[in-house]
Amino acid sequence: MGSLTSPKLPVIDFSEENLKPGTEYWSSIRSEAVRALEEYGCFIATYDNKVPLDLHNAIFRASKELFDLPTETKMTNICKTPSHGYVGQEPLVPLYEGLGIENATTFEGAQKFTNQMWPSGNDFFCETALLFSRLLAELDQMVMRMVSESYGIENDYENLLGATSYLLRFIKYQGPQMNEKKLGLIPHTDKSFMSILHQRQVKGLEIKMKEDEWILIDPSPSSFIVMAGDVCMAWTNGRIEPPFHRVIMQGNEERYSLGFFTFIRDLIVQTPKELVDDKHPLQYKPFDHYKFIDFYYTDEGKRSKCSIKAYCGV
Ligand SMILES: O=C(O)CCC(=O)C(=O)O
Ligand SMILES: [Fe+2]
Repeated sequence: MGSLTSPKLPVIDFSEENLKPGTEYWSSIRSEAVRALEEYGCFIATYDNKVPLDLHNAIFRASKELFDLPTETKMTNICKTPSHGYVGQEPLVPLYEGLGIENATTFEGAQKFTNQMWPSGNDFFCETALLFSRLLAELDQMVMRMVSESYGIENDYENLLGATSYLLRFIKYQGPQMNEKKLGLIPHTDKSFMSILHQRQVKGLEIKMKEDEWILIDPSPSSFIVMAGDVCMAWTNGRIEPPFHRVIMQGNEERYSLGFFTFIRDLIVQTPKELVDDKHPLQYKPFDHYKFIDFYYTDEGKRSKCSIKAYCGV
């Protein structure tokens, strides 16, 4: 297993109170973050001053309360977009179970989901999910502001930001109950614009490096994995590529994780003209993010090696 220990992903500190646009400190973190995204498609952000240990514990307590509900209740989490609502007992990934809160940074979004799961209410769940989502949205926006500044496409990003919707997914994997390793989630790149992953105690998440090496990401309450999705690759004209990642389960212990995803709604995603020139010809035609997700879940989309290229590659 030695090959799983190195290389390591960059760890970048987003927890400082004085991380403010326009400061020298901001510029130095910006170079680290953009370099990491260009090299690995992801990095580990420490963010424990915004999400302290109590909130880490609370969000996973909320997650356990959610998964402890009867399956029939969880199955009422239905979304128009494939895989944004309840997913469970899938033959391809039998250990995986997940639920999603759409518009998770709005009170309406958090409350609608909470009332569906707990008709008599669950203020603890609703407040925790909302607070957690809003803090992760801040982290996402800092990172994307850095990317857009570094490429000189701030105005373009402002437009996308206005059209961003946030999905918070609660994820649980059963232990395979044996020592043999079992796939918890198949290798994939995210169909999101950006993703932030968070895990608790039990290992399992692995990210593929350019050298085809899988590295295991240690869980830590202060660590958040910031990861580009397919749509970020199209937007940046291929400068930032989404990394393949997977979950491998072993033993009896169940694993809880969280995924916070951004999607662009009701706005055509288009590569900014600043990122297109003779050396960097346009790689992706303008497209609708949610139509791309629908395409991904068709037979053709599932079969293609790179679904975003198959969908809107030039
Ligand atoms: O459970 C994890 O750590 C990864 C989840 C993931 O990759 C996803 O939901 O897209
Ligand atoms: Fe993923």
